Amino acid sequence: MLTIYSDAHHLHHGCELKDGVLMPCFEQPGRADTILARVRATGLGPVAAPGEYDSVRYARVHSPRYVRFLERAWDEWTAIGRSHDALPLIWPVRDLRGDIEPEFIDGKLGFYAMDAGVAITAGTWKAARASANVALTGMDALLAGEGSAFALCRPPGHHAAAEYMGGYCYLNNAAIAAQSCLDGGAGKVALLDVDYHHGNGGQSIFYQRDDVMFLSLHGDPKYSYPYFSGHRDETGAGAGLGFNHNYPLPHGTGWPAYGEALDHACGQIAAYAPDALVVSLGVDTFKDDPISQFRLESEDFLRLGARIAKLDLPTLFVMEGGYMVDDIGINAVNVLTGFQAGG
Ligand SMILES: NCCCNCCCCCS
Ligand SMILES: [Zn+2]
Repeated sequence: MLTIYSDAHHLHHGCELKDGVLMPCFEQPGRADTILARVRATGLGPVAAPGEYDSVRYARVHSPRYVRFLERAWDEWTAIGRSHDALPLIWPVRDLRGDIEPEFIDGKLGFYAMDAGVAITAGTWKAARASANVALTGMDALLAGEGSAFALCRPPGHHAAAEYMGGYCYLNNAAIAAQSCLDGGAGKVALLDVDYHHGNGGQSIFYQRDDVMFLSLHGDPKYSYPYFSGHRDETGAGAGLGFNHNYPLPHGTGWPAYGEALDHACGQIAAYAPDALVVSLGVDTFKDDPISQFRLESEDFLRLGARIAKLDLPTLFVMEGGYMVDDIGINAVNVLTGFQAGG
């Protein structure tokens, strides 16, 4: 299997406000380095650098003003004499105005964010767009006839929606790739999110559309981040009604129960009969993940990949979360190995 990877991810490692404490972000460079090392150690396949893409490609799923914000935020932050990481500190919640874009950077940071898990640093824009380019290059490989590819994205993207960043995510790499597949001639694409956390960004972007079916298995938002999306009754709207499927699962969920939910989701995808499948591959469902509460074992990730292979679709795996760095390489590559064996 072809892997797409960019060293540019090293340009980004900010802080985060976690559980009330400012600390180095859990979403750290060692994650991608460990996965790359495992890709190489297992001989998964060739590793290629991403191509260059115009930022208009990101604006196929994000608003132009949001993309402009990401591009300029660091300069606007440092222009007023700041040199530390930029973090949002106020958000337009409840009856506060969310219809007028503030002109000052402190207001913009909250206007374009859902939480304080998204620091903007000197290298964030370069890293985020390289990550989106990794996903676009992987999708181009599928469009050129590859049966599958692995977009080793960092930073991740599945919490980023059309106009907001959050949960370590800036550009929604998987959504950008799904849209690119449609722009490349596909009629329908399925986006399956297996990260522990609900893919609120992908859901939001495609919620009113029937040309992308969004499905997510995740920790129940009643007691898992992102808390405010991912319930079972979110089934789409307008033309998208019936094309959004959430599988909230309880803390402690292990393979048998997880596998059943995955089977059901794969049944929905088979019935939808898309031209391609994009998988938001988070492995924070691992039993030892420091910020998540499922109980998958490393061997279960082989089963996960094999089940997805049975769909027999051109498949792009897009790296999302996973924070037990020691095991992230084994767990992520197990999905890909299982996929190759199961196909
Ligand atoms: N106390 C939980 C803090 C969660 N912070 C954001 C998690 C983002 C996961 C992205 S896959
Ligand atoms: Zn996650």
